[in-house]
Amino acid sequence: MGKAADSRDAGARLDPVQSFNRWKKKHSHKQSKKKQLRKQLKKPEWQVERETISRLLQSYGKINVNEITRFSDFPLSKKTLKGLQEAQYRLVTEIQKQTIGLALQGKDVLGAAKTGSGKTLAFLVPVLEALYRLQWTSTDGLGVLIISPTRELAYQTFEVLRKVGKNHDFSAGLIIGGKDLKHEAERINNINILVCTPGRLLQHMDETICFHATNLQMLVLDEADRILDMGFADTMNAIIENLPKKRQTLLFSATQTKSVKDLARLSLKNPEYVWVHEKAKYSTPATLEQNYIVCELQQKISVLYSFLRSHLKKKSIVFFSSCKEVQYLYRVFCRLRPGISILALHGRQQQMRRMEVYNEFVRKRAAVLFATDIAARGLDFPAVNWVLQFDCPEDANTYIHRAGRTARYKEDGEALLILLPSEEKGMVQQLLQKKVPVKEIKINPEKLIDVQKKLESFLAQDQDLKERAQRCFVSYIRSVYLMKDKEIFDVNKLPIPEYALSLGLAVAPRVRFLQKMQKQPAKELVVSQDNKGSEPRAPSLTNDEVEEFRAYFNEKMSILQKGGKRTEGTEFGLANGISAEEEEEKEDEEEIEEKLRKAKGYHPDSVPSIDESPKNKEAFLQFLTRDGEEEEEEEEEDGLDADFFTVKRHNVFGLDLKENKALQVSVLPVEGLLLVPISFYVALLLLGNYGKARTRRNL
Ligand SMILES: Nc1ncnc2c1ncn2[C@@H]1O[C@H](COP(=O)(O)OP(=O)(O)OP(=O)(O)O)[C@@H](O)[C@H]1O
Repeated sequence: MGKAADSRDAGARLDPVQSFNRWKKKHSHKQSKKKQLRKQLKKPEWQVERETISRLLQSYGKINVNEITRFSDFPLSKKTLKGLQEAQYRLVTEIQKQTIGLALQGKDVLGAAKTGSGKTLAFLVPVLEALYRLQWTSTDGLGVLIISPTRELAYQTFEVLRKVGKNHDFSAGLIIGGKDLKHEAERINNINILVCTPGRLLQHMDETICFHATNLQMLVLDEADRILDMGFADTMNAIIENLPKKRQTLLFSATQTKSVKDLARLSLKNPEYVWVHEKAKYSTPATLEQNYIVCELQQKISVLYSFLRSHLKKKSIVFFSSCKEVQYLYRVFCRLRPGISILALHGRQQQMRRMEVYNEFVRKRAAVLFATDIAARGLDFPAVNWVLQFDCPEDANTYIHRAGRTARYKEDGEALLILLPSEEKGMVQQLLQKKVPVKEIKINPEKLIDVQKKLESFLAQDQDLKERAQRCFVSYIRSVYLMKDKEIFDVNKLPIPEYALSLGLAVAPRVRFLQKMQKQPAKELVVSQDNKGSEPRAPSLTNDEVEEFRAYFNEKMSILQKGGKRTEGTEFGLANGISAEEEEEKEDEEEIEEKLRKAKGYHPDSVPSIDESPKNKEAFLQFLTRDGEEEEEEEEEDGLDADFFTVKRHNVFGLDLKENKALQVSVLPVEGLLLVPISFYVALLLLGNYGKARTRRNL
């Protein structure tokens, strides 16, 4: 009995299941108590965020620029830092280092730095932080407005914003024009950060009843001077009038111009001026090698073709002065089959096409992009090796921006400027003053492939192409004619018939405004010979007259950009079976004629046609009797690229490679709306083409 009781006691004591269950009960009771206690102690998320924000705010005053090398050295939110890290942005660039702190402190900033130096993040980081600090939500409406001069730049900025801001909760939208204003209007009020072009924004301000910017905290003007140069001065004035006075404004550009200063006066309050490369020896990136060649207008197409043939594995951008040049030469070069894919980007393309081209060129490793100046500013195509300026830029600033599409953020790049003999002196002087180190190089005549005959045969078989060639011709001449700087651009010095021939045109098309100009010299010739015996010279427009034209065109552009209708008087061409482009051409010419008539009192009808003048006939005949061997198109090996470099750099063909001495010594100074709550969803609403908004220079 005693034995049995003992063994029962021991069994009860040692039953492992029972004791485990007992322990488990006790343990889970303890755990749930702990959990409850922790829950009670845990602060709500909003409170934690508030404390973080107040810590950040306290740190703003302690920012020491000299101690900053990484983004994480700035007092930034975890969400922004994570976004930057995920996009592989760790070290700051100079402009970021110098401006982000000031912007965080709430100051207005005017920032200028060389192309490709990282200005986009210099304003996007403060943008994200500004809304984060205020714990902005979609119900707060529009908090930040970022205005870019071109649709492509706006789109690109928006993409960077999406990338670095993806951990934040606010919504971002892209408005760059579209037919369906109503569709955009329904969504615009949910946008916290709006990236846009000025014309479309103003249209919403004018027409979208519920759109307002009363809560706006920050305005960013990217490539500010370009916004003004494109004729958006009135639009900008109107936009700024619609914005609250109490706001922070950031203004960025790669060049400091009068336009930037004007805009700064208009929109900034006691700004901090940050010009990081002010004391730099050169105003262009150190990794950018820059050369120019001088060649006759009629040689330029062959020079370009020869260049492309010897750079088949490179990524290049070629800048032209007008859409119609791009349109024609793009087609012609595709037919010439240089052995590299060619793309075209200009303002007359449908917005969808513009986007496609943009993305295609971003993706390609070797390709050539024919573009107008819509691609000159801000666009960040990766790994561009060459920038060619087929037509002389209107000024040194435009040169800097165009050339800046290569050699971006520590990469190497090369820029080649093609100048006419009449443009060389003035342009090189301007570049010198702007601290741009360009060297003259010569074309290797043995490498020049003459394509004129091929162009002639293309045009003989294709009426549409011929008409494009004619439009290209007129458009180029008009672009020279409208250039402000008459020291560089003199339409009278252009070899008109030779130029027409080089485009494949047997006869130079009639350029009415030119004919009218040419009538004047005849008059002046008599007067001047009688009076002074000085050299006869065709009159060029005075600066005031050119300004008058510009103002007139800007006004017109501004109406178009706001979605204004054409006046009845311009519609006649369509009724006569003239294509829209021809009609525009005619329209432009008529505007110029009208202005000329007013300015100079010309009588257009009595002027002889250019191609009838004896001088032109002679030139035409001379040109035809020249040896014009047509090069056979061969598939060349890529080694040609190196060959071209050798020619250029080592002067192995006994040609001049003279560095501009003066320069060396100089110390002179989608369509549509994209709505993105950054962290959650992407709704891409690509709409149709927004009107015929063009820039004054037919970009
Ligand atoms: N901190 C950084 N670290 C690494 N890459 C950077 C950094 N900042 C910018 N970049 C890269 O440098 C390139 C140029 O930047 P961005 O386009 O902002 O230059 P930008 O100064 O605005 O040029 P532009 O004057 O031509 O508009 C981009 O490819 C960008 O991703």
